[in-house]
Amino acid sequence: MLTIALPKGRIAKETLEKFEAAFGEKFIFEDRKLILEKAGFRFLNVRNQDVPTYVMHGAADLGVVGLDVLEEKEYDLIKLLDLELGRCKVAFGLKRGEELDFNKSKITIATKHEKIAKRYFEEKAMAVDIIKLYGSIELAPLVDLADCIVDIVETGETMKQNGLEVGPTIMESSAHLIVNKNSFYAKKDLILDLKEKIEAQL
Ligand SMILES: Nc1ncnc2c1ncn2[C@@H]1O[C@H](COP(=O)(O)OP(=O)(O)OP(=O)(O)O)[C@@H](O)[C@H]1O
Ligand SMILES: O=P(O)(O)OC[C@H]1O[C@H](OP(=O)(O)OP(=O)(O)O)[C@H](O)[C@@H]1O
Repeated sequence: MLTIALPKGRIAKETLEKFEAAFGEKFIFEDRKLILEKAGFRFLNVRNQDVPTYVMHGAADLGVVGLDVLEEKEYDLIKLLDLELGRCKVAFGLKRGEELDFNKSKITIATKHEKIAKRYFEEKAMAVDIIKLYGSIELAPLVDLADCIVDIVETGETMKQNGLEVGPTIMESSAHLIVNKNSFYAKKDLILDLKEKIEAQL
């Protein structure tokens, strides 16, 4: 049996479609149930940000999560396979017509991706104030909560509709299948078989 933590929403749905194609079974969470057990798999329905936590503690053998979230958590987990889903980038959002002013004494940045933003500026030896938000990040510069933002960009439409321009990219992200190290050694054959079957669906 393999336990797999899936992030609620679109990525979980698309991942389960790949499992259906790979194993010829229908995988659907019933109503409000958070566990789906079928055909040797136990899927857990968890919050996106919590996926690496379940895998790190061994409550799930595997998980599906965006690289951006994994970078934020800084856990020592195995990245088994790029599922090529949820492709996006983590980039700056700047007020239209403004540029990142690296000479300013201190920039204030609003973001959900606190550590990624912090590392970016540490590498440039720049002092920044980071304001952690949990959503609607694009709002922050519009009401002067921050000078700019660091956020997920897919089409760029959210920034555009909120008077922001997409600035420099910090990293590219897509959903990856991640594995707990102990599980990998204890269930290596099962996990490698799963990897091969899912890879065939990409
Ligand atoms: N517009 C998008 N296009 C593609 N991928 C995205 C997009 N928005 C988010 N993602 C990817 O999906 C992941 C989950 O995004 P989402 O915004 O649903 O998470 P969240 O609000 O942080 O989750 P939760 O509130 O459950 O913790 C992101 O970390 C990113 O990897
Ligand atoms: O470039 P786009 O195609 O417009 O997509 C990017 C938007 O998608 C995500 O938001 P989400 O819908 O998850 O909302 P939240 O971050 O406010 O929770 C992200 O935080 C951006 O706001």
